[in-house]
Amino acid sequence: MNNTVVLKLGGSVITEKENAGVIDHTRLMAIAETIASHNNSPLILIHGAGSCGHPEAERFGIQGGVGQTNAMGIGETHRAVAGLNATVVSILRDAGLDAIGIHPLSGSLAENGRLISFETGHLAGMARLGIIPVLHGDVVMDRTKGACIVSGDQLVLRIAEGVAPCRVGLATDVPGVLSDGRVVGMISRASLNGIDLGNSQKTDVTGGMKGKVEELLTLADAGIISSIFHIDRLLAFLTGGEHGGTTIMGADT
Ligand SMILES: Nc1ncnc2c1ncn2[C@@H]1O[C@H](COP(=O)(O)OP(=O)(O)OP(=O)(O)O)[C@@H](O)[C@H]1O
Ligand SMILES: C=C(C)CCOP(=O)(O)O
Repeated sequence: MNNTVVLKLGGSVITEKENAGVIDHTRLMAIAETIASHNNSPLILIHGAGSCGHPEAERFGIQGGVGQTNAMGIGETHRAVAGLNATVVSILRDAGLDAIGIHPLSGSLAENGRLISFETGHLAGMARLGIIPVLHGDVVMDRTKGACIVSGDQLVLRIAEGVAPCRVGLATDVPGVLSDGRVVGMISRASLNGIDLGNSQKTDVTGGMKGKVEELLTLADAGIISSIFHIDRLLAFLTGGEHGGTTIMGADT
């Protein structure tokens, strides 16, 4: 383990998920300022697509597989989320952060919706130099499905497995995993029963909170703890304070 931090900004945080293509610039500027003022660790950022990708992925039926009839959807979906990434990177750079956008479509390969070829060495190298690689959920070529959607949550899993970070956090628009209206402080595979993990309230092709928890439980199986918290608690997460969210741990912890 090293002192690298892996942080995901949920698509519901940086876009208006109910308004296709609308980016929340004000919130992004506030996030950039918080990171610039308080982050002192090597940082790798991932963000979701929110309303800049999910509508396109749904419209072209990407998750059902890609062939000649919907191949156009690859470019249209990537264009939407790459445009969001360019805005995220620009706002981070305006805040004085050395952010560089990285597109999973360029150079990764999936099989049946799961990444099978995904390099992380260059990300760790950038982070060690004080550069912030900014990746995002993306459409990725797939050996069996033609192409698929790789969520930011799956990228968190693969990046954390590759760089062995000291801290992994996923900021979203809810305080954590909720059960009966209350935040569940800790989740492991043994404690999942009874928690209703559903999809997002808005257009979402990657499984909402259920998909998120599944990826993070796999990460916990590899011995890496992660947390889901509300974006308003970003400062607490960055400084190692109490973020009031949900910690996802391994079965034996
Ligand atoms: N048990 C639950 N606790 C909390 N949120 C839940 C739960 N079940 C379903 N949800 C929904 O999951 C949403 C968060 O998942 P979502 O995938 O939208 O997060 P995100 O990371 O911001 O988006 P993206 O994955 O597109 O980047 C919440 O806004 C809520 O509507
Ligand atoms: C829909 C696309 C293009 C990416 C989805 O990534 P997520 O928003 O992190 O689930």
